[in-house]
Amino acid sequence: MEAGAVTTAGTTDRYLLRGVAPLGGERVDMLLAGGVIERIAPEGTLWSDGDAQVVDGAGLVALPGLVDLHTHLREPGREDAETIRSGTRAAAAGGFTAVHAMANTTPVQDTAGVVEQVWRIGAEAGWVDVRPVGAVTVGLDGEHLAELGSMAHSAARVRVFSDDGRCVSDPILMRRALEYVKAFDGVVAQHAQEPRLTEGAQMNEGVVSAEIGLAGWPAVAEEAIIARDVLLAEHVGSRLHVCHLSTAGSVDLVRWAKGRGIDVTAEVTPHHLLLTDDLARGYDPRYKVNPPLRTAADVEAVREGLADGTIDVVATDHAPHTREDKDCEWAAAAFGMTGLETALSVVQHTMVDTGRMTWVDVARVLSSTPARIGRIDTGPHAHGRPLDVGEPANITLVDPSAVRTVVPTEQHTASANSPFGGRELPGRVVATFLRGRATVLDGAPVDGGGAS
Ligand SMILES: NC(=O)N[C@@H](CC(=O)O)C(=O)O
Repeated sequence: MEAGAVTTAGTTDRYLLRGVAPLGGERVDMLLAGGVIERIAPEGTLWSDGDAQVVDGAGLVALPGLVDLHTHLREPGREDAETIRSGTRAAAAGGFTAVHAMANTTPVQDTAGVVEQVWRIGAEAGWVDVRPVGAVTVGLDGEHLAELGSMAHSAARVRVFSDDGRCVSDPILMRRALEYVKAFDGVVAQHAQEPRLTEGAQMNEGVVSAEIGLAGWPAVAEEAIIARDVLLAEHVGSRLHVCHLSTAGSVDLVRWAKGRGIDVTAEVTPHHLLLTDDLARGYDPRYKVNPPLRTAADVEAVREGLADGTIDVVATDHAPHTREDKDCEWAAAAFGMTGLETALSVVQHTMVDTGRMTWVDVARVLSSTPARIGRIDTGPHAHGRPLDVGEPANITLVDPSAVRTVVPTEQHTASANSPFGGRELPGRVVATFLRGRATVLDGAPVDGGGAS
């Protein structure tokens, strides 16, 4: 029988995970009941009295439920590309139990009303906990500070603020935002892109852009903003988060800032851990993304930065787009790639299977640290917590020995713009539990599993 198969029918709120390896450690039996981890005991010592569904966990790694700091769910406004329901179902399939929903929707998530709407629809869908990100500026206009406080104090309890897709390029506005969020322990997540240095840019500026004749986007456009922002964060004593860092120079800057004691965190995407700008040679817009794919030396630097803790988290930047927006010539195509259903596999492939990280490290960069940055690591719905008795049962079971070929049209996201289509990747999410309720079993979303 395949690992992860459910062998006994029982109620849907009690699960016995038999023989799972928490973070690759000693195999144990784990009983989930009442939304929490009720018992953990040596393998083979817990038995279902018939009222729990038994999951065969042989060969599976048990991780705390994954937390994404950077997801584009597109609702409201672009439900043709993704809805909160489809995007969160895809997230559960990818092993996530919480996602931070980016603010560049239509209307923009820049008021308490819009963030509460997104939060509420996410809760009704029930696949993962949706934590809305609030815009820094009104309508992402880069000029007027949005009502950060009212979003923070709304039912959505916003803690992460970002104009992602656009840079908060005005230094005085960035300073004000950094100062303002301190009042509610928030963080500004900056999309580091100096707009004047990237006008018309289509891909990384370098040898490949020169050869194929696409307008280049220099590394310095990212690095100049990061350098400025870490100094601003230091000056006002606030928390800064750097979105989708992509260059070797950016890693150096964050390393320097951390060495100085500046309160900065940074994320890297799965695609920047694996893909390079060489892929642009075919002019296939699947590989068009913001920030752009960089060079092999940059890929090496971000892997090293992730392994040594300079980069704190892996965040997907899941950016679904319709066929109309992607299946066209390069210059006309939208920037962005899907990523929720491949993130864990790409991290296993680039970091675990290469010996650079352990599963304990994976839990840190894909669960506990993103939960801490988003301030969702405490309270009854805590994410990213260790798998201990009494903790919320937010759990992802992974089969690291599985190998699969990515077929974008078979994924659960409503869009097919994965850059990994046709690639063989290791690892398979076998089951996901959100507060003890299975959202994914036997590798498939549980029908009705989203509805609470
Ligand atoms: N990452 C992307 O390439 N696209 C993002 C926004 C952005 O960061 O540009 C999107 O919303 O599509």
